Amino acid sequence: MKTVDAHLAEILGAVRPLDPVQVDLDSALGATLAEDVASPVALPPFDNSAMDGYAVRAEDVAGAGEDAPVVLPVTLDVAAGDTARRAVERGFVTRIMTGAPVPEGADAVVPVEWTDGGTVKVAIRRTPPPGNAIRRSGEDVRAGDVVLPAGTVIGPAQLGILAGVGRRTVLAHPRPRVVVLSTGAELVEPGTPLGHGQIWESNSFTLVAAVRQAGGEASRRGAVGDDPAAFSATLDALLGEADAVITSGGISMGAYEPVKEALSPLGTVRFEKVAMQPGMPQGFGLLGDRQVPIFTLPGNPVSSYVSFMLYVKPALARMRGLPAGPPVTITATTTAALRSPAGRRSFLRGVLTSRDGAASVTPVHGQGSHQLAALAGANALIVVPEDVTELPEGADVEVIPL
Ligand SMILES: Nc1nc2c(c(=O)[nH]1)N[C@H]1C(S)=C(S)[C@@H](COP(=O)(O)OP(=O)(O)OC[C@H]3O[C@@H](n4cnc5c(N)ncnc54)[C@H](O)[C@@H]3O)O[C@H]1N2
Ligand code: MOO
Repeated sequence: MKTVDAHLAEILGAVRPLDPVQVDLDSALGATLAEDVASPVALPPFDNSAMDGYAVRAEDVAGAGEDAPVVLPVTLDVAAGDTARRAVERGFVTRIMTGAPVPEGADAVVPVEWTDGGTVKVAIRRTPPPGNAIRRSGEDVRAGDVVLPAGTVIGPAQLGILAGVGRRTVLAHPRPRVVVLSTGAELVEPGTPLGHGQIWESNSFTLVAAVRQAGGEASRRGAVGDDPAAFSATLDALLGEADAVITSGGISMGAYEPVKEALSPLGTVRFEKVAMQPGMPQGFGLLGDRQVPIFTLPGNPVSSYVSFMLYVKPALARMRGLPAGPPVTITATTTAALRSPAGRRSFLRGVLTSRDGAASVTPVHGQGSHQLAALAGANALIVVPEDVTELPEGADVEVIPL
């Protein structure tokens, strides 16, 4: 049987980063920068006030105190957004608001709380240190500084600085558009009545959510039945708008395996058994002129989710232009004995807890690959290597946090 590592290596060898495109800031969340972004100007672009108060020449108010206020005439108001170039003459002050440019000549701002708030003349009751409450130009960024290097994933704060340096679009690897398609004649949409022999379709909801968490843009197609021709027609129709496709179900040894039947003849999608539990049946390949990766995951709900974490998530990282490899593990102590089939790497569902810096993991009850409720109660996968069939309570194990 193919190993887990070999299957992942094959997938990562076939999948490429999406070509960088100009992305508008409005849709750049989750994209990966493909350019170094430098600021064309200093930030802040001008010296400005950090507080509402009065711009002064510090020497004019030296010695001001509660018992000896300094009273000075107020010449004008400078509000945020004032684009005129202002100046403060010796012996005068200007009222100034937070974010407003500091007038020439002023070298400190006195917060309004230190004064009587006068608008014609003002009594100042504390001496500001030089530079008080002034945000200097270039304090955050100097003109020409790279604020975000290529390879940065754009999150909320990164969007902020991109806008803050005046960018409207950036060159970035876009979020991969992933279509999720379930197969199985027994599947009905949640929210509709269930007949005998039917179950509510759940994999597409899990997989769409997992794609979004992995930085992709997911769209969910309702389940197609067990007819390979219908499956092929659906796939053909969606290929143009997908950067990757995930299917679930229809790939094992049954009489009705639409995914396998439709894709095997193409010769570009390989169906194999991978030495893992759950998730033994796997398929992967490339479709059409655009070489769109397709991940045909097993239908059992736990198997499809585990397969996503092991293979699709790293592939999406690569498509996003990010470092890609096997899931990160941490070491934890198992609180119960574990069993695993010989020759297969097991990914048991467990609850990972950490106390005083020591991690422990407890396998959940219900380790069947159909036991979705047990999966929903877990927060980690316990990895048991291929050559291990039993582990005692207290053994150290590697764990993949979910
Ligand atoms: N003779 C053999 N039978 C099976 C083998 C095998 O090697 N030889 N492998 C088993 C393993 S392991 C798995 S996993 C499954 C995988 O089968 P498929 O990928 O073809 O999946 P289906 O048969 O379509 O479905 C399996 C199971 O999962 C339920 N399912 C499917 N899709 C969904 C969905 N979208 N939402 C909720 N539940 C879903 C489906 O009803 C089945 O119960 O094959 C074993 N058999
Ligand atoms: O190995 Mo299958 O993927 O669990 O039941």
